[in-house]
Amino acid sequence: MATPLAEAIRFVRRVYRLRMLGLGLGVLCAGAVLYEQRAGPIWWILLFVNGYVWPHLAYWRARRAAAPENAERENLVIDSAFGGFWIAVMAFNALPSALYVTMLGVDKIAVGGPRLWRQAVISQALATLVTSAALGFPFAPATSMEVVLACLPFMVSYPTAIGLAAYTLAHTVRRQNRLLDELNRIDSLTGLPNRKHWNEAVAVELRRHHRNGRPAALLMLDVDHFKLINDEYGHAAGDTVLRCVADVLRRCVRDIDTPGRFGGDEFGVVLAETTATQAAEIAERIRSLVATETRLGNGLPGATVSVGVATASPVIGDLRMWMEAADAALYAAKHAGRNRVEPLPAAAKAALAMDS
Ligand SMILES: Nc1nc2c(ncn2[C@@H]2O[C@H](COP(=O)(O)OP(=O)(O)OP(=O)(O)O)[C@@H](O)[C@H]2O)c(=O)[nH]1
Repeated sequence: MATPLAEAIRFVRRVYRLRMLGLGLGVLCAGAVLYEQRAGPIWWILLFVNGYVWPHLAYWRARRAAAPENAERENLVIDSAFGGFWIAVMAFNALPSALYVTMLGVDKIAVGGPRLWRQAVISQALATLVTSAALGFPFAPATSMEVVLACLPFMVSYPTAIGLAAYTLAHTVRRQNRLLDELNRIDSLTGLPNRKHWNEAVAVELRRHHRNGRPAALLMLDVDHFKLINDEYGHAAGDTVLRCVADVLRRCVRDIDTPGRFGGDEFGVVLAETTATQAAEIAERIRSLVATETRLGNGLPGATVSVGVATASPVIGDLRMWMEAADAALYAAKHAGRNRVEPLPAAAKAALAMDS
């Protein structure tokens, strides 16, 4: 994901392009009115500076700022003040004035929302008032056909550009939300689904079993004496072991199965379309592969896992019961000496049947 500074610079660049287009074409509107007013060179110089120099100055100012996005918002408010200035200079010529008010309002809403729009409207109104007062409140609202024609490129192109900018912003937000959603579902150390996401997969599988009676199994794994590994070889070595277990899980299961990191050194796998015998075989493959892959001399501390297996059945009414059953099987594996696979003990099975 892009850093906040990179995002801010992208925002500044987007506004820079929008400003060059808007002011570049806006010059035609004000220029046509100045031409009709037979305005002196000072007004033409001001118009040229505002239209063709200010966009680059604004970009430079925002790029150099410690907080580019804030500086760009200030630039946008300054844009509106300039617009207000020209509305007064044009003696409120109806069409270009209305265009300036509309376009300089809509672009603020598109890139900064109602708050930026309010600030922009205030700065524009103040600039109009002060300039008009300084010029003696000139008022000539009639718009000639020449001015209408000069306004057309601005009128047609700028709303399209604003629409595109708004779409790009919305698209970026959607993409970032998707990414955030993904990150919320993945365990950052192992890349496996995290507990919340994995629970959802287990619940889906259990519902499928209840619906159509298809077999399904749950494996619960725990790294043996993981605390000792951490203590003896360091946390980084512990992390490598966890990543290795995750890798083994990915290699040992099919696309329809879902491995996940349950938390700490605990992992789970939900196996679709899998009987108790098949689940025990898969669990054994995982157990044996973890021992081989992490054995001493492989650059790893040497780790083993204990695995509990619990198949779905009508007596397992919900997710919690299935997890507890797999956990009871895991406990049995730990109790029986670790580095082994155990099914749900008969006593626990009987207790489940009584509970249901
Ligand atoms: N390296 C590393 N250690 C972790 C992580 N998350 C949890 N742990 C450690 O994992 C250890 C889990 O230890 P315990 O739950 O006591 O279990 P154990 O030592 O594996 O003992 P048994 O399960 O009885 O074999 C704790 O010391 C945690 O600090 C992690 O992301 N990375």
